[in-house]
Amino acid sequence: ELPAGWEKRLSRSTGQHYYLNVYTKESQWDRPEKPANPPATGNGKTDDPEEVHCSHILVKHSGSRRPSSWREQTITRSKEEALELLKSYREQIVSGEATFGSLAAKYSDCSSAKRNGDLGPFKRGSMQKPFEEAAFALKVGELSQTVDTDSGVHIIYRAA
Ligand SMILES: N=C(N)NCCC[C@H](NC(=O)[C@@H]1CCC/C1=C\[C@H](COP(=O)(O)O)NC(=O)[C@@H](N)Cc1ccccc1)C(N)=O
Repeated sequence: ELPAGWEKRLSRSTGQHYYLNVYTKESQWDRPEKPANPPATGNGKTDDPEEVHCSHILVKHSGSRRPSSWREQTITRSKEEALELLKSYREQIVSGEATFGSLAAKYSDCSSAKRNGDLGPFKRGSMQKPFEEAAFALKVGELSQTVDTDSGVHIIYRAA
């Protein structure tokens, strides 16, 4: 199809078709070409979003850098136990048995639990690397597998 604004017209005097840009009123005989697709971002990767808006559920364990949270003064569960819990939360979310936000509010060992797990929008460079890599790899509306950081183990939902 034609680029935005361009229309094909018939010249009464010559009986030839010409092209009119109804925005700029310019006209030409040759068919206007659609602009080439915008170049991918310089790093050659698919265009990386500037920032992402995610929620997460954090389950801390005895190896967490700060084994304490609003939920539990001293967190002693093992990392294996934390992963089991997260996997069961993930299954409940995927099956529709529970919503991400309701499980985050009840079980997340992060203060974002008070906001149903919502972290707000963030750019690269603010979260721990494993968390950032997982979050920026998600499509909008996607739920991550379990993610390991010094804080504990997480599942991440990308809202935007
Ligand atoms: N919006 C930001 N930029 N806030 C700074 C993030 C700092 C960053 N945090 C992390 O990477 C992990 C992943 C997500 C949460 C998190 C850890 C901890 C819990 O773990 P702990 O530190 O006890 O080990 N929760 C937080 O930080 C909370 N302020 C996140 C938050 C809570 C409410 C509203 C917005 C954000 C880091 N570089 O440590």
